[in-house]
Amino acid sequence: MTPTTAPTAPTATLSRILAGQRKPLMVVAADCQIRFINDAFEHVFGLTRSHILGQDSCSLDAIPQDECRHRRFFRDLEPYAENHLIKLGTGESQLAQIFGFPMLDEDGQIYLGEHLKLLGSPVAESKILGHAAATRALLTELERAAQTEAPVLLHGETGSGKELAAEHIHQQSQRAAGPFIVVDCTVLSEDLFESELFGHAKGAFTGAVANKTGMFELADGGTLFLDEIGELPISQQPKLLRALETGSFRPVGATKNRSSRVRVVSATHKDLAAMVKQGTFRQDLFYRLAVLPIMIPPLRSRREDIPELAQFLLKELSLQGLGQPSLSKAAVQKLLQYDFPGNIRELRNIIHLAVALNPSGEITEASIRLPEMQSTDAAPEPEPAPAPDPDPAGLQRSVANAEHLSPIELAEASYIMELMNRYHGNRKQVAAGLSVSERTLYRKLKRYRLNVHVQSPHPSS
Ligand SMILES: Nc1ncnc2c1ncn2[C@@H]1O[C@H](COP(=O)(O)OP(=O)(O)OP(=O)(O)O)[C@@H](O)[C@H]1O
Repeated sequence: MTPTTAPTAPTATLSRILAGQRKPLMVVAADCQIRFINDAFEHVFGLTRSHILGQDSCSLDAIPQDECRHRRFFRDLEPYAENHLIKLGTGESQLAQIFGFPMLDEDGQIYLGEHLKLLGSPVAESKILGHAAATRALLTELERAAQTEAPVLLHGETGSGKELAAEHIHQQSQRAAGPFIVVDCTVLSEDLFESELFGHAKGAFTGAVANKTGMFELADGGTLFLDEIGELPISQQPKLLRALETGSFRPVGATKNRSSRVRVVSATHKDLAAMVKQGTFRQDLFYRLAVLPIMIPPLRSRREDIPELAQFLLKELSLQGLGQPSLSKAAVQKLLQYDFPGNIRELRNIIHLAVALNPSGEITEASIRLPEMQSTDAAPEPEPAPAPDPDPAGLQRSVANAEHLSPIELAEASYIMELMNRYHGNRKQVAAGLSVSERTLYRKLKRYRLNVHVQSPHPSS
């Protein structure tokens, strides 16, 4: 082990003592530059001395703080014990328990010593792609929200990335090592609400053959994501409010209350404030959920992201073994001119359809099928390929309520049918092909009333 030879590093004797320590250790000088790390630090964090010595120590934090703890330390000289997400050499981040303490070297120079212990598991880099101004502003808002424990209400159009944003808040928060539990309020009927959210005791009702832990409890120490909160029946809203206010709840049929320390993030595409005025959403619950409201911008207001997102989606498909598709310039231009009312999910569906129409080689403008193109004769015929059933009558037969669907919904329903045929109705594979959870697939099949038999998955799956 060779201690650093940087001019302002701790003296050689001190460095030798520190090098022998078995716990990961970092030494920071008063200018907040990293002056020393030991072997254990290199090994555990996957960061080499040549890479980080001399760097700003605050840059190791995955979530930039308003005032980095190192600067605060050199102001107050107070030891500390805190948890922070630290960037690893792999590009991932991981929660670390950090003890900071003052150190004095033989020359009377003050340093900050930090012992670090990794907690939980590594967190992947953000999956939120895009560099448009609106996307960057959104990321800043999400990261600010991640630094607090306040309830967040995400508002945005369908398919704009609300669930991804909720996951991002969780992953960047101090709760990253805890669970992220999704509650889909569209499937929580009045009957199901209490037992799904709060659990039930064995024998509480017919069919309650065993004790069941509710999602509120499953999310203990982590984040509870209430998706489509605007769909929650008003009769159930006081029960949710009570649990949020007190952190305690009683499983159906149980005799004792239980408690859970959850952080709540909810999402809706509806105007909840208007619902409060109409009396269909409780005002007290609204204020409890919307402490930090965040608007997810629609894709049309961050068009610069479209090429990057499209490339990412193509790469995903090639990783699934669907050839090495690429996009022609004209195809990208066509995407850039479209408004995407179904947002990123619609972009995904359009790209999937284009790849299905042209499984190998370059995707041309003609393979990019936009809803308005489908209703005109202007679009050139796509290349012959193993295409989905283009017969509208066939689709009408499969989709029970086709006449009530918008062109976008019809395109999505058509694509789901194509996947159903391709994977012989295997729900898991269809959901993977559509890049949605089985729960979301189930919701879509119900919404489009597709004539295929599916079992309801567990709402949190
Ligand atoms: N910025 C982004 N970068 C990469 N992928 C994204 C981004 N935003 C959304 N997606 C992808 O788009 C799809 C839709 O996102 P998501 O399910 O989070 O939207 P949503 O707003 O929750 O939808 P809904 O309103 O239907 O519940 C997902 O496959 C998601 O991974």
